[in-house]
Amino acid sequence: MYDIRGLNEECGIFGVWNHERASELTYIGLHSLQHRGQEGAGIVCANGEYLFGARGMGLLTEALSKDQLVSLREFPHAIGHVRYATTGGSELSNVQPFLFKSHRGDLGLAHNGNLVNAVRLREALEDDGAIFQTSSDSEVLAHLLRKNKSSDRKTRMKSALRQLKGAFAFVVLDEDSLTIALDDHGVRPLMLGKIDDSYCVASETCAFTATGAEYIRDIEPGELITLSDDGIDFDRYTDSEKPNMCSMEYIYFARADSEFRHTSTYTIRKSLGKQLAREMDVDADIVIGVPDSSLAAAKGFSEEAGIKQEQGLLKNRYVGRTFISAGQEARERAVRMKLSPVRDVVEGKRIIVIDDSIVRGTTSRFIVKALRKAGAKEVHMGVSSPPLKNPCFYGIDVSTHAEIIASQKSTEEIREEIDADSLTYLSVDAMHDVYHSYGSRGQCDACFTGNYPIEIIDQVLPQEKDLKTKGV
Ligand SMILES: O=P(O)(O)OC[C@H]1O[C@H](OP(=O)(O)OP(=O)(O)O)[C@H](O)[C@@H]1O
Ligand SMILES: NC(=O)CC[C@H](N)C(=O)O
Ligand code: SF4
Ligand SMILES: [Mg+2]
Repeated sequence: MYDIRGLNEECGIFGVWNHERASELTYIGLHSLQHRGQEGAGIVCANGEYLFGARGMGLLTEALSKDQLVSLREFPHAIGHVRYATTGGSELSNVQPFLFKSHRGDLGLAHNGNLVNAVRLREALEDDGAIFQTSSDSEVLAHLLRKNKSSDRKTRMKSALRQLKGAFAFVVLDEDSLTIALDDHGVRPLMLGKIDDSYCVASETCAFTATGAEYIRDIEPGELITLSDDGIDFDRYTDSEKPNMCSMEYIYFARADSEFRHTSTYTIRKSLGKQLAREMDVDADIVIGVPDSSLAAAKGFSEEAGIKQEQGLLKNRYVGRTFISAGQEARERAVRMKLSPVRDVVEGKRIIVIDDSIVRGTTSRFIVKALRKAGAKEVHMGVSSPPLKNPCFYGIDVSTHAEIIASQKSTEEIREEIDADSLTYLSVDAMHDVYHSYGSRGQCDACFTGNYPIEIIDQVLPQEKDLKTKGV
């Protein structure tokens, strides 16, 4: 089964300490994070004596049965995960949270992100006697923790985290604590919340809204937070802090109602659309956003340009997941099934279409053609992000160079290929201006600029890497 999205997500994590409905809250939290990963899901719980978990392939509702949920009910502590694979194939053994048993105690672990030195670390650990159970990058943390001989949990955790390179938001559960860690670049979002008297953690604040939790604050790069019966402990695993939050979270990945530093993604996307309007000198009769993720940018564009926004494209909401074979022809068929123009809205009009990104160009190529066929006089494309040119090594599947149209072609060549009357991308500077205006302290923009903020030590694309076969 393939998801027909042009960009593929990452993962979502949730955790809660000491709540009588811990597993239920985790299930609800994960449900609202489903857009971050649809390949597998799981929950691991703890009760002060041991850990117990359930996981499965597919969407959350498919992955966990009612009986499994009932078996998790009595546990007061829980972590959960929804997965979109970056390193390691899409198979049950790689579905998280992982659960390890040892005479020193049980350990549960869930990760959002991608480690760029997992191959090296794994080889060294294996040479030292470790036997891995999965082909995922995330498992190395468990072995690093187990290998450390210190009797102090936090010392073990800090030392293990310092050896990891890349993007990671981790929740780690043992019998008597839940540890939350974010890498020193803070590439992936991680939020702290509170429900009743219990602390919780989630990839996005939409999980707090769904569970009824209060959103406290964004977790900072390099932070290490421990929840236990002693309360909450705020610390850092490193002094280094180089904020480089993923720009694509704002542009495309996060849910529109999720907040970053107490501003919704919707508002940020609207601002990106406004900035684009300032940089795009084209007159038109109507503005159309590509549903759903680009509607906010189209709204901002429309307000700034003073051109009314219309719903000129309709999305068939049941085509989110379809049985299709891979390949360009199948993708084109899928986009045709997914989007269609509203004829009497577009007929005879000069149109500006706003999309949040162009990856392979399949969506824009189809839209321009379909709008012209429905009678549009002119079709101008505006993209509320800079040209996407490079693959991501930090937890998002944006394909390889060969598949990304802007890494092969100039803007004029892309315009020609998608047959638009004009094509304008948002500039990198304007994008950063928007983020700074909402309190961002630094953003990763490597897929646009090629400036990778974290050295790619393994030098292999995550989606080509399966650590079972070394992948290199
Ligand atoms: O150039 P392409 O390869 O066609 O990819 C670009 C498209 O992919 C994304 O949408 P997607 O279809 O993933 O889903 P959405 O409905 O969530 O916007 C993005 O919003 C663009 O519309
Ligand atoms: N997308 C993610 O965050 C995936 C986490 C981890 N790298 C995996 O592949 O399972
Ligand atoms: S390379 Fe792009 S998708 Fe990857 S973390 Fe950086 S901004 Fe996000
Ligand atoms: Mg889209």
